[in-house]
Amino acid sequence: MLRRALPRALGAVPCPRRRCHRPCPPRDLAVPNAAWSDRMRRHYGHLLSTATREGWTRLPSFRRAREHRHQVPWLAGDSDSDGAGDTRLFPRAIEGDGDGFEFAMFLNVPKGRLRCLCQPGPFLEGHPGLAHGGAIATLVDTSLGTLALAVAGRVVTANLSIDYLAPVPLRSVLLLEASLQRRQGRKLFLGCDLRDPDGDTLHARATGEGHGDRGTLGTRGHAAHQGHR
Ligand SMILES: CCCCCCCCCCCCCC(=O)SCCNC(=O)CCNC(=O)[C@H](O)C(C)(C)COP(=O)(O)OP(=O)(O)OC[C@H]1O[C@@H](n2cnc3c(N)ncnc32)[C@H](O)[C@@H]1OP(=O)(O)O
Repeated sequence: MLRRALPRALGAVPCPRRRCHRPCPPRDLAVPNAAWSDRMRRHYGHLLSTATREGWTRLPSFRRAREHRHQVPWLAGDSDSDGAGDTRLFPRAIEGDGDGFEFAMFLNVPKGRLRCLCQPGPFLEGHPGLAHGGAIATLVDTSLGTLALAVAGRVVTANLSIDYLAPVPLRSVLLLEASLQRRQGRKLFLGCDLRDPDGDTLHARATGEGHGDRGTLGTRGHAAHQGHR
């Protein structure tokens, strides 16, 4: 029993292969896989190669919130509360590579900015061949939410407003650029643009408001861990 409980406590999950009972380390989903287009790989390579020099950090991304707790503890929250329940982060719930949200985030806490490179897959369809507006909202909320958690700790979305400016074709490549605009007490005001990174098309522009728990805003996020406030 300890053989199964200990690896789970360390963040490992049961091996998905049938008849294999050894736990696997969680898979980082924010790295290229066979479903990433050449454009997605090119932009990822560029963001990665300039990241360190320009003060950005690539965020590893796992399928379950609790799997973040070793590498990105401020994203795991109090996820122990779901015990061994079989949960999925919503944007990682579609399992086939390339079918749902393929994305990689880069974070710059001192500048209060986050970039999310994304390739929306065929299971996110709304109108034929186009991404569903709810899928775009998920991408926006996840990006603004991640930035808010990084700068301020435990925060929930209080408000989200999106202008959908141009349809997003499935399997296209998008770059979301988010920034923290201001803080007012427990409230964070954030904004983002969602663009074609190779062209002029602005697909969406959004603003969001996050509210911190009373007494915890600014005390639990990545920024607090690193001494940026
Ligand atoms: C690479 C890795 C990827 C991994 C991804 C990880 C995913 C991580 C990201 C996941 C991201 C997912 C993120 C998610 O999906 S979070 C899930 C969706 N959000 C929620 O469930 C939030 C539910 N709502 C609440 O909990 C409360 O209502 C909140 C906390 C919002 C307010 O309750 P609170 O107790 O704070 O409010 P108050 O009543 O004392 O009022 C205080 C002030 O606030 C003003 N106010 C109140 N409501 C609103 C409103 N709606 N818009 C604008 N303003 C509002 C109010 O007028 C007052 O203003 P003032 O009079 O002071 O001026």
